[in-house]
Amino acid sequence: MYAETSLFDPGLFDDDEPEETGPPKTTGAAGPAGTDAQDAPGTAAELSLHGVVRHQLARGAWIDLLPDWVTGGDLLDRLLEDVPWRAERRPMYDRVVDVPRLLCHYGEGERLPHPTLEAVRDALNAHYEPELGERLVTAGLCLYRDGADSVAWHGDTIGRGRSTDTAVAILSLGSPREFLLRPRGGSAVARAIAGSELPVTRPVAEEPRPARTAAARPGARGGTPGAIAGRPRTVTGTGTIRHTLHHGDLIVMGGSCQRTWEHAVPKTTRPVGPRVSIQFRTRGVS
Ligand SMILES: O=C(O)CCC(=O)C(=O)O
Ligand SMILES: [Fe+2]
Repeated sequence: MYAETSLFDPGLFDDDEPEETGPPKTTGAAGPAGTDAQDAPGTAAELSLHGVVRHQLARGAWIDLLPDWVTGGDLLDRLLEDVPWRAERRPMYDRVVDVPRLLCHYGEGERLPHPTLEAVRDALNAHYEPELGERLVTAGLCLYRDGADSVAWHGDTIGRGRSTDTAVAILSLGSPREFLLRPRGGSAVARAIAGSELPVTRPVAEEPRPARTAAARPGARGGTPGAIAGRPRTVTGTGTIRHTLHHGDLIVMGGSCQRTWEHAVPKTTRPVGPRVSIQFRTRGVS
């Protein structure tokens, strides 16, 4: 568990709204972080979700966390090479801006770009279908080329996600990036309810780490496992949860999370290599 005092380090709670702007870029030159010599899991049976930990949030939302779930093999390199990444532009106010990340979407029934991702989806369904009553069927892939790529505060509310509880499961590969969650209504609301309605009923703490060390996983992290520069893996305190997603980590947002909370991946000035996020969603949600 992290020390309570660390929750109130003001430096950790800037209202850094990730911006949906940024110059067009090509795939980052920095080498991918987080590959090692083990084989990538090939079947769902090899991907146990034993050890996933649920954290109840306010307003009927929850997140499940499982660090180091899918770490082996050359999955990240293959995705960087093989996925037909697309740049998108999107209207914002009176302008059309570049979406600051590259994207590729796989609809229901479409073959995913790597067999491990099919195994991941099947393992997620084996675990979550009984609870959700439906399957995760689509996969959205995002490539954050460097720290200037980001996703702004949002919920996945396009389609059914606006009115219905759903789950979005995200596998994070490559460089560590912060994943932020806050109650919908903005940081002022988040601050107002922090400590009363409670952003988390049980503080999300640093997850127990498996015995492997950073040294055993070249390039994966370095430094303290589960932390960036001594920072705890997850901090909360003013209503915004800041959770660092590392190579191979799983986060699942469930319950009302898409409707009552927002999430974001902010830009960072730290030098970071590419990160690929794979989001598995149920039918009719994006
Ligand atoms: O990068 C991530 O993990 C989050 C992406 C996301 O929230 C989205 O595409 O809806
Ligand atoms: Fe999202």
